[in-house]
Amino acid sequence: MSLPDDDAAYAKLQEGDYGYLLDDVPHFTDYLSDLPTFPNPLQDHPAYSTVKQYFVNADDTVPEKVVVQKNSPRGVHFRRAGPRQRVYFESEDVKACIVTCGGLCPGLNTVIRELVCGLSHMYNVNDIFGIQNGYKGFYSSNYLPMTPKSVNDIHKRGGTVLGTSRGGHDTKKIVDNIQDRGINQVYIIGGDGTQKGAYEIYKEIRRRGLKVAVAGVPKTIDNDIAVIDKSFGFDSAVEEAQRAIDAAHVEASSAENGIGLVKLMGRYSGFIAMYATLASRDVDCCLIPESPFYLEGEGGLFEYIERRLKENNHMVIVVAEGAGQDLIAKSIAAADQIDASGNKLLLDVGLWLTHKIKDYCKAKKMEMTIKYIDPTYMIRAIPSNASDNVYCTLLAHSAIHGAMAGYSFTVGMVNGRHAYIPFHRVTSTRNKVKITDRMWARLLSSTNQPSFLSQKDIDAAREADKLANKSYLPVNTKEHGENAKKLANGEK
Ligand SMILES: Nc1ncnc2c1ncn2[C@@H]1O[C@H](COP(=O)(O)OP(=O)(O)O)[C@@H](O)[C@H]1O
Ligand SMILES: O=P(O)(O)OC[C@H]1O[C@](O)(COP(=O)(O)O)[C@@H](O)[C@@H]1O
Ligand SMILES: [Mg+2]
Repeated sequence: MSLPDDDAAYAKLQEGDYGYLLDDVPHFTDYLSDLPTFPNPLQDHPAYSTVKQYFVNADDTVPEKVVVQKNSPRGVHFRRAGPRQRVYFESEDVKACIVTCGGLCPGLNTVIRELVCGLSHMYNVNDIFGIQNGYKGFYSSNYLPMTPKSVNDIHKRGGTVLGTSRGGHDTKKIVDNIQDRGINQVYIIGGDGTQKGAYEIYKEIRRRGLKVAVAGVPKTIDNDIAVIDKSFGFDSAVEEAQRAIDAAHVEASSAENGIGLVKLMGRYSGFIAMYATLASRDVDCCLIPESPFYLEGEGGLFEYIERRLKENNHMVIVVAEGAGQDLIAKSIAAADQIDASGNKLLLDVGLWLTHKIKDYCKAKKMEMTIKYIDPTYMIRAIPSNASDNVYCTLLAHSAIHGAMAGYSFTVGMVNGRHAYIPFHRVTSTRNKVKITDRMWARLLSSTNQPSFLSQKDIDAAREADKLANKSYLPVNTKEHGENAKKLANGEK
């Protein structure tokens, strides 16, 4: 897969020595000339001015891949996040707004808080507004003035104080409002759908030649955003999922042939289920969207359940909400439905599995008890834990530094370093559990569950991984395309 023409037109690539490629983010100077710059006010800030080399070097970049061989090309890099010596705004001219879109995720309020406090305390910005209830709030609600005082304790609460929604992305109306109200920094917190929306807003801003920075902060409880190490709130979600798994284990182990079944979030990616299973050690089977499974026959789920109950009298199953959707669709005639953002609505795999397991045991005249626990919305609604709080703070600060420096981007941690990533990189693919990777092997060995995979499935998964590894060839001109291909093939 190469970049669609539209993305290729916006891609900014710079080649260096030994196969180095910078996949850069757009900057005001790409379409506006003669802009004045100003010294970064942080240089006089009592807290920051003492830090040696507080400003990042303008040429610092972060490699996408850190595991290399002796002859590997240096590969794709992203611009390092952080404060620049010179900025493109004077503090009193900044008019910033913040919006949260899509589903909830632990840490949303922390990001909002740190954006407001960071803008105010680091850059002396006073005009900060909250957009209410997602994208539609740009054109249908009042903008809420926000101050460090008004957001002081919001990080202790789950959800988002700004409200969120799906749907409602009308690029023209949104940018009309940004322009009319004189907003010049837009902070957009949301998942893959939201980042696609941010990209559209950026393109329209650029078409109109506006000096407005668009900073995306990726949010997804499912951890399905590409390129970044992990999304904020994921850690908190995995931790909270332990409580449901513990309850399932207590219920299961207190009954004769007891089964505890826990459904966790994960529409296309089973990261929460996988990490919650690995963390718990009480789980006997973990089912995720990336690894197809089957119920009947040799090597199937029913056979495994029967064996496990015989051996241990109880078992715990964790299922990600997106797992087994094809199986359910085969057994229940249900029309495809979508939500306001166009995401496919999932059928309840937990309920379906519960009935299927009950029917199987009844037919086999096996006494059993199954307890189905669906903690999904309870997990999503918690405030973020300590480590996510720190992560949210760093993401917010990196977003602010980038916007002040005139970039438009999605911010994220790449191999432990914060970086500015082009929108198209985080919207064109999805982060998924690789079932040919060591992490999934660790899970299989910790649960001892069947892999449900034939040799053909494994070969297909390996092939898909190879393609995914090679797939991203950033091209904006034919020449770039040829060079990028050479780079991917290890030629100079
Ligand atoms: N392709 C797209 N282009 C523009 N906006 C989009 C696109 N996909 C989704 N959006 C908008 O992004 C917002 C959130 O998307 P959604 O998929 O619900 O959540 P998430 O961002 O968490 O993935 C919605 O307001 C939706 O209208
Ligand atoms: O019921 P809602 O609000 O649509 O949310 C359900 C979905 O939200 C998620 O938690 C995250 O989805 P987004 O990343 O699109 O916000 C999914 O795992 C889940 O399917
Ligand atoms: Mg999404």
